[in-house]
Amino acid sequence: MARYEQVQGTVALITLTNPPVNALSAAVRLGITETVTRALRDPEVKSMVICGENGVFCGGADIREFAKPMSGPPLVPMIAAIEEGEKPVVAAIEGAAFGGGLELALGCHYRIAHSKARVGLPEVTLGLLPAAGGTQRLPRLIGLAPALDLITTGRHVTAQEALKLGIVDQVTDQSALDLAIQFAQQVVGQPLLPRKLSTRQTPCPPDVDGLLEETMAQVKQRARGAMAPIACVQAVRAAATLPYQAGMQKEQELMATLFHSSQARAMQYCFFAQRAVGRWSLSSGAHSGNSKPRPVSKVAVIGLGTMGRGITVALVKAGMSVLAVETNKKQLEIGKQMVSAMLKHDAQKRNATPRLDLLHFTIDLLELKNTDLIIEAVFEDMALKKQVFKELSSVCKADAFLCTNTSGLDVDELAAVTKRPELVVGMHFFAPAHVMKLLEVVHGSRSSPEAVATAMHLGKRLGKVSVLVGNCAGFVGNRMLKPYLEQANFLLEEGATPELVDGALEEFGFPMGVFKMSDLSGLDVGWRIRKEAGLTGPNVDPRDPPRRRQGRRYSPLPDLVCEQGRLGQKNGRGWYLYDKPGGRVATPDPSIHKFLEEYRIKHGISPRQIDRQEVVERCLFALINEGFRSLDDGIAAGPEDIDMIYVFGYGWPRHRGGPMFYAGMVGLPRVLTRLEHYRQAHPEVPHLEPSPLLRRLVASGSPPINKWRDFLQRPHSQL
Ligand SMILES: CC(C)(COP(=O)(O)OP(=O)(O)OC[C@H]1O[C@@H](n2cnc3c(N)ncnc32)[C@H](O)[C@@H]1OP(=O)(O)O)[C@@H](O)C(=O)NCCC(=O)NCCSC(=O)/C=C/CCCCCCCCCCCCC(=O)O
Repeated sequence: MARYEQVQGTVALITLTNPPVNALSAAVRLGITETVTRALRDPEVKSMVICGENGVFCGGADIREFAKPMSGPPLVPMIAAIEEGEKPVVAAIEGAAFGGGLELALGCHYRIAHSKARVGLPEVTLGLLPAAGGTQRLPRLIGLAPALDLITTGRHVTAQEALKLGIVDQVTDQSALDLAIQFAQQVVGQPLLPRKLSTRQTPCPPDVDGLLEETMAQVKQRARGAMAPIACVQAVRAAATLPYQAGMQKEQELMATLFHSSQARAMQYCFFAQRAVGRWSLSSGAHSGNSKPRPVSKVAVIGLGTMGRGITVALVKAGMSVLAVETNKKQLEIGKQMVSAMLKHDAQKRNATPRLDLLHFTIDLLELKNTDLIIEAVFEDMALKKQVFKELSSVCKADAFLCTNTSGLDVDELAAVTKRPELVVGMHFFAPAHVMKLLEVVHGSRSSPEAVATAMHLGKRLGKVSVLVGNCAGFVGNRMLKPYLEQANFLLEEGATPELVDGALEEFGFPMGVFKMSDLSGLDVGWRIRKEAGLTGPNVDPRDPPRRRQGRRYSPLPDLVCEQGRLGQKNGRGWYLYDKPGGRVATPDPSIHKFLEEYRIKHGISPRQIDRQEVVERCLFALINEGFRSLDDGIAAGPEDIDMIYVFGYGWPRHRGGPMFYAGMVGLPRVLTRLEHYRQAHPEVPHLEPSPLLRRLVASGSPPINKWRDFLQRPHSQL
């Protein structure tokens, strides 16, 4: 798995050959070990170049091997042998040098990169740390502060930034390999010792302890319970405070703890799940491998409200020309100002020029006649959306795709008003649409494979993780959110406060708890949906008692909060108080506590002590239970789809793998037992009734998550 050639007479060229990313599998490590030994022994060879096949240097250690017993030569001594050898070794970095790939390059004496290459140590995103010497060599090469940044965030660095930081010695627009071979010949005879990073001292600022403490505090806050970033700081600290060998020892000790942790398993599961959700399939037999997306060059966005603006910005940032449509000149002007400002702000942050030239604005729907794909992003109202779709169906060219940005409305109902239901799909963007990574692509019952492929491909062009889901109220993400929100409200009725519930969920790892999230989204959004559903407002069945609706327990608390004019962050008052309208700093509000007390008295509820475990179990197990139902109904194709929706769309902590993975980690029998317990305590809450799929899985011995598909009531998803 490593090819050996002798080029230019004296240069040994070692090529890693493990497509697609030349991961350092046991066979590759063996190949490198053997070829380096051969080159060191061959008197004709004066220097070496290491490169990767197919324009990629190396994607790092082979992540698939982490779940198996270790075999083959370990990385640390392999890299040490390269560094310690007395012949100069040059890494020719094309494509990517990530993780163990960059650590291999750091063991080489010189690094030449192609201008389009990227480097980084992303191990932290896999629940690990760079344990092939990366935590010790990188700080010695670029200094303590930049190394802490790169290692604790795992961020990818462009070749240009790598050059500035001193990670690479030269960058070229031509062939990095050719330059490396030339370079390898030139450096023969030059002193090697200064190029051996293990012999250097880490460049540190005067107040090392201060920097390390400050970094640790920031990292702990950002980590939300993840262990790896903290271990990364501890390992890099060793590079600043200990001799190299002692630092290596520390690196290994910290890695040993992380390597077998459930967090590492969860994050590595996420790595593969993220890639797996891109491989969609339909029950018709169409799948991502046999359904081609149609090229899309002209895109239009209808409606420049919050969602439409974000979608427009996302499209322009992806280099696409966008026609943005509003109903009147005033709205159009406001939208234009906002979109331009957002693009300028974004470009400023990236030190780039905003592509305002890609933007076109109109109030004339007839201008859509040449557009390939239209994303409707008007207000979430079925009657309005139907009217827009009817108009689009008549003005757009016959083969244009019509997509609706909706968070839960029936895509089939919309498709039915058009003359081309097969070209209609849902695209559920998440706010802010130019920032959030998730896109739910909704397959209507008549959507063609080409329409699905095109929407999925467009999502990828926008840099989104696109997940194909079936058409039902709320699709996958919002459908599962309903029982979660419901449980949170019930907990308030029973004695909890918003800050108790949010505190438990934040301690679990969510960036914000359910009540802070509701305040952020705007409390009137759910209020309107509940009114439309006849759960509150004039359409409520007058025979329903105050805390029952449509035959089940209902909490009117959120409606009552809205009736008090508390709409969330936007007007500075919601479940919390905010410093100002639009402010983000939430403080507990005594008047909410008083309101809850009065509510309980009014409804004869004796408040009880509620602990954090109950909050987590009631909210999250109810959500997970609905996940099992979505799987069994065929609305979600697999547990990975649900998990990626929650990780990328709802802030589920990545180190817990997503709700379905978490259920497996907790143990399906425990999830079932706790749901049964809560169902018994709250017989009037059907969402707590354990789903038949969960029961079947437990009855079958709780198989691992990759076997759950075999237990679905439908052999193929309904998609
Ligand atoms: C940017 C990429 C490289 C390429 O991106 P792209 O072109 O878009 O392609 P992808 O779709 O992402 O990938 C294509 C397929 O390749 C698969 N892939 C990618 N990378 C890897 C990999 N590193 N390993 C395996 N497979 C990989 C990917 O899944 C795709 O296949 P499929 O479609 O899913 O089938 C991009 O791929 C990328 O970013 N890759 C990952 C980069 C990364 O994170 N690298 C870091 C890896 S971890 C690492 O390097 C760690 C090094 C430290 C040394 C560890 C040594 C182990 C020591 C053990 C010590 C244990 C102590 C125990 C003690 C005791 O037991 O007592």
